Amino acid sequence: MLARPQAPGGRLIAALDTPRLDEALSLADRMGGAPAVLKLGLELFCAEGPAALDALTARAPVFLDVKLHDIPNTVAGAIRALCPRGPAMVTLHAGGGPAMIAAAREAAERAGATRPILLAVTVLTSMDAATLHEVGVAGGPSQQVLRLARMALAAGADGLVCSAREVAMLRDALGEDPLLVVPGIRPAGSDPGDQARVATPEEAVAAGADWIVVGRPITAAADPGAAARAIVAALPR
Ligand SMILES: O=c1ccn([C@@H]2O[C@H](COP(=O)(O)O)[C@@H](O)[C@H]2O)c(=O)[nH]1
Repeated sequence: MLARPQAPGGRLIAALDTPRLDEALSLADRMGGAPAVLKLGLELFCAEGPAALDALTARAPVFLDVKLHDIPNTVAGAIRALCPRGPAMVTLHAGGGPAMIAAAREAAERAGATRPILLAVTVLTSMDAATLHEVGVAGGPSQQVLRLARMALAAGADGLVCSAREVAMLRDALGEDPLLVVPGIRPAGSDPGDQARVATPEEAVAAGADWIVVGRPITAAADPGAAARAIVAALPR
């Protein structure tokens, strides 16, 4: 299993959100080793399929962010299909519930010591309290993140995806054990786009994030390599 990062250089996950594998590989080349982990998300996975996973795992550990959310039997089958391809981390929606998460964990365990880290996505970083209300969730994001986090970890998730705004609260409530992976990261002055719960890379790591996920602030930069290196250089040690 991928080790928890100990130094700033290990904390950056770059999101390669493009529909083309050649572009994703070129981005990875331009960033060199600045991101320790490459994120393969829904856009590239839907466009290029498992070949994208194979090509990226040949270069670096891959965070496969496919946010599985289905009945337990189907999610277990998806995990069994993915494991031989060697993703370092795989996401599933905490909202799928404890039986789905437990089935995913059981399926992953069969891959042995090289099994992927299973991360439960709590409340998407694009959602604020008003959006949560629209989907029928009372209370703010923090309450819902904590409720889903406790359930997901008890069911077998290794860690959580949350926004930087919940990291300190989760560390207080749950301790140092759960891995916390944090998207919605925006270096000071950059465009939030569709993200609602944002923070800078430095704020996220200072609060206790293990990994930060950064997409457009790197991929849309004129020099993605320089953007990635600047983010790592600014992280607290
Ligand atoms: O709650 C979540 C879960 C996953 N993501 C993913 O992270 C990246 C963020 O990209 P940016 O361009 O830096 O906004 C993207 O691939 C999302 O699918 C998230 O943003 N929030």
